[in-house]
Amino acid sequence: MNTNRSLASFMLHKALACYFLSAVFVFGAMLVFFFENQKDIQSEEARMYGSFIARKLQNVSATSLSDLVSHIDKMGGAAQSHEFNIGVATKSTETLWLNKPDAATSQPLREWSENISNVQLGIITVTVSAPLTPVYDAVFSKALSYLAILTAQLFLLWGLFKFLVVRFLRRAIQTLSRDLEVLNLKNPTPLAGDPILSGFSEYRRILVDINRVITSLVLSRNQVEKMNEQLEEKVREKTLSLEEKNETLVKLNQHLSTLANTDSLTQVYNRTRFDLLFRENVAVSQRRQTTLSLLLIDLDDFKKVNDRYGHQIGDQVLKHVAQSLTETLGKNGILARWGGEEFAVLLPYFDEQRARGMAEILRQSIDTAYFEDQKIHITLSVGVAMLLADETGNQLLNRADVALYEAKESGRNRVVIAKHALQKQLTFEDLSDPR
Ligand SMILES: Nc1nc2c(ncn2[C@@H]2O[C@H](COP(=O)(O)OP(=O)(O)OP(=O)(O)O)[C@@H](O)[C@H]2O)c(=O)[nH]1
Repeated sequence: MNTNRSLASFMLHKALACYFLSAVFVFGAMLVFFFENQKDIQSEEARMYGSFIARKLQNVSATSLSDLVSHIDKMGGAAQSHEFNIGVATKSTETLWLNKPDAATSQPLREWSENISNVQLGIITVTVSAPLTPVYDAVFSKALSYLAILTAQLFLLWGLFKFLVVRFLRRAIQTLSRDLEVLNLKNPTPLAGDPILSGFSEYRRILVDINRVITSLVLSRNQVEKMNEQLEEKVREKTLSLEEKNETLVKLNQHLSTLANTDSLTQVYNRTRFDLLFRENVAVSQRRQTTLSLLLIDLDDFKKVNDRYGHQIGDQVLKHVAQSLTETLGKNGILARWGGEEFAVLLPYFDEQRARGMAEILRQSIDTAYFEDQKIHITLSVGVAMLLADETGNQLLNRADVALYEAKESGRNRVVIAKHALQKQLTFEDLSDPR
């Protein structure tokens, strides 16, 4: 079905077709009635004409048919408008029909009169038949005038229907569709429709139905919106609680990571973390061929501190020393508690000389400090070693440790640079045990 068809013009065509069919039926019936009427009139005329001829001929005294014919001729054109038969009964009672209704066998009156000239006339009978041709002509002209009337009516109806009904319908539909177009479901107002058409019950009913649908749409929309809001609220709550949990988890993770990597007493990196950083830095230094130095630091005569002030004070001194070393070192290197009263410092991009300088600064910073209410003074011994070409991390550690040992041996509170070659190679595991 063509969806672009206009409802109004569809109805117009239907209405015109209905009118055409009914008009054809009515006009047909009128034509039949007219035809019958005309036939009756013609028959009556013929009958009257027949009796007129018969009356005239009764008064004529004719001795032969030719004589009769001459009388008929004298009657003039009256005989021309109707077909008529004249029956003449002779004295022998035989009836001769001068003009028969059957066209195939009828003979003109004159020819008969020539042939039967000696016939004695008796009773004369006249029958006149009405020809249908004029009736047909009348009916045809009537039909033509009906057709003209019908055509004119159709055009008139078409114009009127278009002007009144089609315009009306279009207006009804356009008003509705315009109202629906601007309809805002967030803030709906009932459709008012066309003010004139609203007076009709069908139109009002459609409006009521549409408004009912709109109301239920708005209700559903509000419900969906409410559900959406509730859902969003729940999602927000869940997200918040997840974010809180996530934050707690992150903090816990950070705490765990700090615990795993930090020495609990001094809050500097522990041995585990240092081992990892040490291996990474050695690998980077070897790959990029950059300098890397290591300091091994041991507190001098720490046992005496413990013995004199107690283990707890010893702990506090260890904390202060670690804090002081961290501040002095800044971002130049990585400080870790190596174990017991020993610390290690990793110095990326530091060559031997710079490492020695840093070791000296660290040593002096402790040497010039006094801890625990200025009562405790402590010193450091430092072994310095720089990573050599083709040297492993373990070999670097060995050399630094030997240098530290030498610093101790040579009187403590000093910095000793490691020799570049060692006679005895210690393993990494040897150095792992706290001394
Ligand atoms: N308070 C405290 N003392 C510790 C800790 N770890 C190791 N020590 C002590 O550090 C001391 C180390 O003693 P030693 O190995 O003899 O070394 P030292 O006394 O420092 O002598 P040198 O290293 O030769 O100068 C021991 O008394 C250990 O108990 C600790 O965490 N806290």
